[in-house]
Amino acid sequence: MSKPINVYSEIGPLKTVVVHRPGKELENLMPDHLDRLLFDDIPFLADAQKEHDQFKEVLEEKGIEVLYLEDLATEALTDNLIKEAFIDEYLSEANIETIEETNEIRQLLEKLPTNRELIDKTIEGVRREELTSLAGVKFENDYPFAIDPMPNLYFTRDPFATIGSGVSINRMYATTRRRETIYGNYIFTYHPRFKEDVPMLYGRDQATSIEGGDILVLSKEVLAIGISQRTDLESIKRLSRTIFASDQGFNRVLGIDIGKERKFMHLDTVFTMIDHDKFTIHPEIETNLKVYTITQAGDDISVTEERESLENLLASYLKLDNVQLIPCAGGNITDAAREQWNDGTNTLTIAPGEVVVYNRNTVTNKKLREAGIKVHEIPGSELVRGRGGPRCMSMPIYREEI
Ligand SMILES: NC(=[NH2+])NCCC[C@H](N)C(=O)O
Repeated sequence: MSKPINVYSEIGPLKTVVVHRPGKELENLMPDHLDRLLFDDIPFLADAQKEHDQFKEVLEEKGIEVLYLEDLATEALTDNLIKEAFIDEYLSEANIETIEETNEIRQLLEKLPTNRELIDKTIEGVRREELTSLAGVKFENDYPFAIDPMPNLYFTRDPFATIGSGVSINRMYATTRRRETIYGNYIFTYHPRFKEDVPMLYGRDQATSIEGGDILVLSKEVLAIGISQRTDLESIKRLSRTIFASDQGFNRVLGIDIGKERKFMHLDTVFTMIDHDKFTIHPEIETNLKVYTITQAGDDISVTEERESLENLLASYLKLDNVQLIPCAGGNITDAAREQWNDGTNTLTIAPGEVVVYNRNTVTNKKLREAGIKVHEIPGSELVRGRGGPRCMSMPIYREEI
C-alpha cells in the first residue's frame, strides 16, 4: 500500500487535505482576551461555518478528499485506554486552577455520549459557570474560563506539518496554541489510517518553536522555512537534521528571515508557491530579506547566509531559468498592506497554476489571473478575522507527484 502521507511539493495536484470546521470555540472569544488568543475580532460563527463549508465545496468539486481534524481525532481514540490517556493529557495541559475543577471536568468529559462530543468539547473550552463545584465560589479575578477555548484550530496548517511522507508535530510559539498539537499527536500515533509508517520529524515537547505556516515544501529536494515570530532558526536546524537523516531526498532548507511581526506571523502570509515557477510575495518583506541555506555537512549541518536575491536563489535551487514573483496587490503599498492583512498572499495551491483565495482581495486576485493563474474564490469575511487564509486553513496530506 502506498504511504498515507505524500507531500513533496506545494503545488502537486491536491488529493487529501485536513481542515477544521470552526465551532463553538469561536463563541468563547471575548474582547478583553483577544490578543492573548491571537484573534483581532470576533467572527459570527454561523457565517464563518457557511464560509468554511464553501471552502470545502470548492475543494470537493475538484475531487479533493476533505478530512476533518475533529473526525480524525475522534477516530484516533480507538479504545478506552487511549481515550483516558487523551483526557489525562488534555487536562494536564489545560491550566486548570484546582483539583476540584479538574475532577469535575474529567467527569463531564467522560460522561459525554460520544467521542466526537468529547473532542468538540475539548476544543470549545469550559466556562466556569458550567461547573457545579464552582457555584458560589468567590474568585480573585473575573476570568470566565476554567479551560480556555482553542479558537485558532481552524488554521490546521500550523499545529502539524506534513513533509514528504512524514509529519512535524510542532512546538507552538504561544501558549494558547500549544494544546492544539495534542490532536495531531493522537491522530498520527493512533489513527488506523496513519499509525503505521508515519515518521515523526519534530516533537511538541521540543524547547524551541516551529509552526506549519512557516514550512513550505518547494520541491522533492528543497524546503523553505520562515524564521519568524513563530519559528526560530534553532528549530529549523533541528528539523533539518532529522529530515536529512530520514533520507527522503530533501537536501536543502532555505531559512527565510521575515522578521518577528504579528501582521505576518508566518512565511505563508507573505510568500506562497503557486506554479512551477510562480510565487506570491508581499512587497514589504522583499527589502533586506535575509536567506540562509542549510545543508548536510559531514555528520552535521552547515548554515550559510546567501548573497543572491530570492528570485535567483529560487531559480537556481529549483533548477529553473527564471521565476516570477507576483507582488501582493501588484505592489501598491496601500493595497498590498490591506490585502496582505486579509491574507491576499495566503493562497492554497491545489494544482500547478490553480489556487484557492479569498474573494475580498480583488487587486491581488486580478493580478494572479493576469499571470495566467486559475483562481477559485471563496468568501472569507468572518474567517479572515482570525488572520488566516486558505493556506492556513488546510493541511495537505497527499499531493500527486509533479
Ligand atoms: N499559517 C498561517 N498563516 N496561520 C495563521 C494563523 C493565525 C492565528 N490567529 C495565529 O496567530 O496563530
